[in-house]
Amino acid sequence: MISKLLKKRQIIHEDRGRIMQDFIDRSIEEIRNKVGNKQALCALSGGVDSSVAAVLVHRAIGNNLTCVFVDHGLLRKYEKEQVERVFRDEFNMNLIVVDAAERFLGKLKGVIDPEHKRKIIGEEFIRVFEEEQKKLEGIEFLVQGTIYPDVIESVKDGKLAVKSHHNVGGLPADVNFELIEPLRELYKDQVREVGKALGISEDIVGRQPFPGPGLGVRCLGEITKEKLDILRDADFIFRDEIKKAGLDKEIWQYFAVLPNIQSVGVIDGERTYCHTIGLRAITTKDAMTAKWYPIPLELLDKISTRITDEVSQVNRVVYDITNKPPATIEWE
Ligand SMILES: Nc1ncnc2c1ncn2[C@@H]1O[C@H](COP(=O)(O)OP(=O)(O)OP(=O)(O)O)[C@@H](O)[C@H]1O
Repeated sequence: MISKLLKKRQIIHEDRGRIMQDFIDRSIEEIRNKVGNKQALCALSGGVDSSVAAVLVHRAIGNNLTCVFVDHGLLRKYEKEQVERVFRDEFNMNLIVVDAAERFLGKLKGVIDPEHKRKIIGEEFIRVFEEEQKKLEGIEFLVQGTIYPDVIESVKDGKLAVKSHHNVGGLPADVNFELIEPLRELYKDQVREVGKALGISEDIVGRQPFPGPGLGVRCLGEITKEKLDILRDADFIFRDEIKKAGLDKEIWQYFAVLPNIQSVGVIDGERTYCHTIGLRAITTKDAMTAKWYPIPLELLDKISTRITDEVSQVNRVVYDITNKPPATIEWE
């Protein structure tokens, strides 16, 4: 009985594999027919959608695809290095990394309103992308990682309401570009399967959601390089321990925030006045509602101790035990 069941499962697995392979083969042919020998550009975030779209298009047109990754200074620790390693070194893709951290931080100086911050980050992203695009010649196509849930915003009066792909702030709606959106008909889990079939590592295809404005929405109050560095280090430790504990697949999203609170502490008998780090971990089905995840206390203790030991400017760690609603998943 069990072997029969296993066999059935195996067949389903093989079928899915075949369906994915068919999808990939068909997409490659369509993209080749559409693009021919012309040039395409892709804004590559290293997130699941744009990564899978980029690798698929690269399979089809090789070096006629150029990817642009913007380091806006609001990335997680080692994120840029990971993108370079995977896409430039492993997949041999044409990758332009734009180091725009100082530029973004300059624009964000003194800004504390969350909406204003988001707007600045979105607008600056468009500007940086447009500048890169102008440096390249003969680009006719823009690759976007639009997926099915991006396409259908709502079904109103029996009609599909289509929205343009949301992103950091909306890429320039440049009429000169023809769009290539090979993942338009897929749900996220199918995109992940296509990614795996294309040989993209679990680190990328299994990546948890990360907001377009990056750590900008997790660094409360004014964003400074010093605060971002503290947040990056604490966030790295948190993610490292969750992964080591084997909880990275069970928890939907987990990250650190820097709430811009300094408080009194004591280290080696000396009084300190340092930052607080907030930890957030949630499970959800659709991100519309979410439940805080009960991380085992011993693990929380280990994470807290590591953060206060290893990140010198932190003397206090708190755990966010709020559901959505009333809270949102992100703090800003
Ligand atoms: N740092 C970045 N560098 C280059 N492109 C980016 C960057 N951040 C976002 N983008 C572009 O904006 C798109 C939308 O970004 P958003 O953060 O909303 O994530 P998303 O819709 O989940 O897509 P993805 O899974 O590709 O990150 C990305 O697919 C990518 O094309």
